[in-house]
Amino acid sequence: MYHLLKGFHEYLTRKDEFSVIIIGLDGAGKTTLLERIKTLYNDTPGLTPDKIAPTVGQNMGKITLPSTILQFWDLGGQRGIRSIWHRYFGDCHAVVFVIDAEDRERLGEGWEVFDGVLKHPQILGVPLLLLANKQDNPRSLSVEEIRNDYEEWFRHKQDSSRRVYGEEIELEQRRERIASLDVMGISALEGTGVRAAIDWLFIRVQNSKRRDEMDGNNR
Ligand SMILES: Nc1nc2c(ncn2[C@@H]2O[C@H](COP(=O)(O)OP(=O)(O)OP(=O)(O)O)[C@@H](O)[C@H]2O)c(=O)[nH]1
Ligand SMILES: [Mg+2]
Repeated sequence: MYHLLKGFHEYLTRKDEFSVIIIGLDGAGKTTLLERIKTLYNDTPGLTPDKIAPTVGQNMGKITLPSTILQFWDLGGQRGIRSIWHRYFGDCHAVVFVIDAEDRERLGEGWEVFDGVLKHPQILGVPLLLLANKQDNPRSLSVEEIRNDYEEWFRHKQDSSRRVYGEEIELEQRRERIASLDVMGISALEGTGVRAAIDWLFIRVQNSKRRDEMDGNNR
């Protein structure tokens, strides 16, 4: 009887665990975001911004939501470290790409890297959220401006690669994904917009294609 009740209790309190990777160029604010998330959702606060150094490798953090655990992997964004990102693509349930909306000079570089991520077959069908960070700075581009800038960059890329055989179909697939892409504005520094981003992730991981695979494996 005890085992029956224990099993029933475990069933009722069971929490599904999902992995979310946080990527983007160095300096975009990924670690500041992860530490802000910890402060907002955990009893033990995350590091304050003055204690955060550039990431060499990865940082990890977990938060508990109703019947769900979100496990975050914040991956270093420096050029040499980006080559490890793909190792996380196969197992993650969602991808968060952080853009520094204040740094206009590096937007093009950011889109180039973002486009490389979108192209990756392993994340096709995985929920993807683009975050325009540093919205506390009045000089930052708004969500609307960030979206337009990316679309313009993409159109330009499409035009210049029309002549390359085979690339057009691939670009068309990406265009569809971009059309349904969600972009949200946040300030990792002040915490604005962060709860809305977590709500988005919470909903989207439950319906993620990879969740079906997970359930299938547990059967
Ligand atoms: N104004 C402002 N500054 C921010 C915000 N988020 C991060 N920063 C600053 O941006 C700089 C880089 O932040 P990090 O969190 O270290 O950036 P990162 O993306 O983790 O960088 P790597 O670890 O090198 O990939 C720091 O000086 C942060 O204080 C924000 O929302 N607003
Ligand atoms: Mg970092």
